Amino acid sequence: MKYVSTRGQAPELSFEEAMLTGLARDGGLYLPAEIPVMSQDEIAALAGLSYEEIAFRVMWPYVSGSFAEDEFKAIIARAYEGFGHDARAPLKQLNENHFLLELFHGPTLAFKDFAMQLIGQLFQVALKRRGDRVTIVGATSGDTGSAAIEAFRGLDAVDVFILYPHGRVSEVQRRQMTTPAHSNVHALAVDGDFDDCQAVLKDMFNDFEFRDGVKLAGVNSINFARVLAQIVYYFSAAVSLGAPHRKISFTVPTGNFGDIFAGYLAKRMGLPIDRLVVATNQNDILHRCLSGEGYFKGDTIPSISPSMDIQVSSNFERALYYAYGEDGSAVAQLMDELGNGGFNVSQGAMEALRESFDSGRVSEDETLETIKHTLARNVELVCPHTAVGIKVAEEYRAADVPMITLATAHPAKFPAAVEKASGEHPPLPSRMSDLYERPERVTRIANDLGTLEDHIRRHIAE
Ligand SMILES: Cc1ncc(COP(=O)(O)O)c(C=O)c1O
Ligand SMILES: N[C@@H](CCOP(=O)(O)O)C(=O)O
Repeated sequence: MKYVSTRGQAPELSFEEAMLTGLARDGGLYLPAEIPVMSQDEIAALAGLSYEEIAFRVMWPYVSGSFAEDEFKAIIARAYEGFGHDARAPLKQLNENHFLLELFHGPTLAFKDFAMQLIGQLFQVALKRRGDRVTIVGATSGDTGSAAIEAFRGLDAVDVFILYPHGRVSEVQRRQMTTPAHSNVHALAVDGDFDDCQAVLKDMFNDFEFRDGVKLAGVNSINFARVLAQIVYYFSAAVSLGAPHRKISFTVPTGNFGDIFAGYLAKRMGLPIDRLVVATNQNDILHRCLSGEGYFKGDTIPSISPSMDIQVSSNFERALYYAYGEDGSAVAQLMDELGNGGFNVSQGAMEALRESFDSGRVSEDETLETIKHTLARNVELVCPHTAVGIKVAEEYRAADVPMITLATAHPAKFPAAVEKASGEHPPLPSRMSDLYERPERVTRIANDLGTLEDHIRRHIAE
């Protein structure tokens, strides 16, 4: 399998090269040159298999030229062995035909662990084989950073620098990033919002002297391997509810569009997904765009679902690539216009997007109400991001098609909002119960490319 850039001007790469490269050298994002398709029989045969077996069958066509079959199976086994639930991604029934897909049983209590634990293993194998080391720099609104640190802490072949917006992540998220004592982990509290962190990260990738000098690698959903790992749970969930013999819809709490884009790929691979519903908080650029108002940046407003406080949704570029008929130059032009504030989507591309995606926006009060009601219905405490998803899913739920809402994080990562809504304090799992006593280590830093690059150069393999 070869990988191509959404902007059409970067070299084609193998899976391993694309994984270690991160952002394409033309500023675009890598995608498989062709989306592999599974037959209805192959999908039906996933029923009853373990999560690991499903993961292998779904991902193998994407990685097969880069890893040996047994090697990849062993990588998958190591990635998910530390999860706190045998099913890895269990389904819980919310009401008659609405289900929650619990994606928070990994080590850092958010869906990011599904991809990051796998990438950690893939990087280790690939770097060992090459005798190489890399500098990972990641931007986070809270969950990607903690998952990346957990996956890469203590590894000799990797330094990991995580940029998070100062004061705009939950206390649990911050402590997950600032308390690991390993010398290869560097938490950087940047003055700005998540969009600033993501923009400066992309600037680092586009500064080739820096990029090549430090051997920059990325573990944001810039990296296609992140998206790939997230395709798996769409299959495992849909099959357990009767796919491919019936259609299933998904609602996805959305910020950077990586998770829902994985659902789009699952659909293109043959999974009978009816609707993919984008659920946003008050940072609603995607909802505005899918409602026909164009893709125009607004100011990022802090919310009680901080991981989705995003106005420039990196992976939307990948959806636009397909909506514009895989025309890299059209995508490159749109991204130039985004640099000046935004762009209108052509009628043909809007129709293509609407074939798969619906959307909804949820206010802060509605998020709190949904947390309260979900608990009152004896279901469970949900995190604010999941509540955003549940609220939108209820609008789109159809009588004849089961709806699955992705429960993207554990409520204990956002105790203040959850307690305000429900009156209940969500406890951290016992293995994390001393999180508040562990010493923190963090550098407060300006949102400035030169300052950040200088800091990273000075702190590599200290
Ligand atoms: C808990 C949680 N929910 C939802 C999202 C949104 O996911 P995505 O950025 O893939 O759209 C994030 C951030 O990625 C998150 O951390
Ligand atoms: N919500 C994310 C934002 C980064 O998204 P990514 O999927 O590109 O890593 C976070 O929690 O950091």
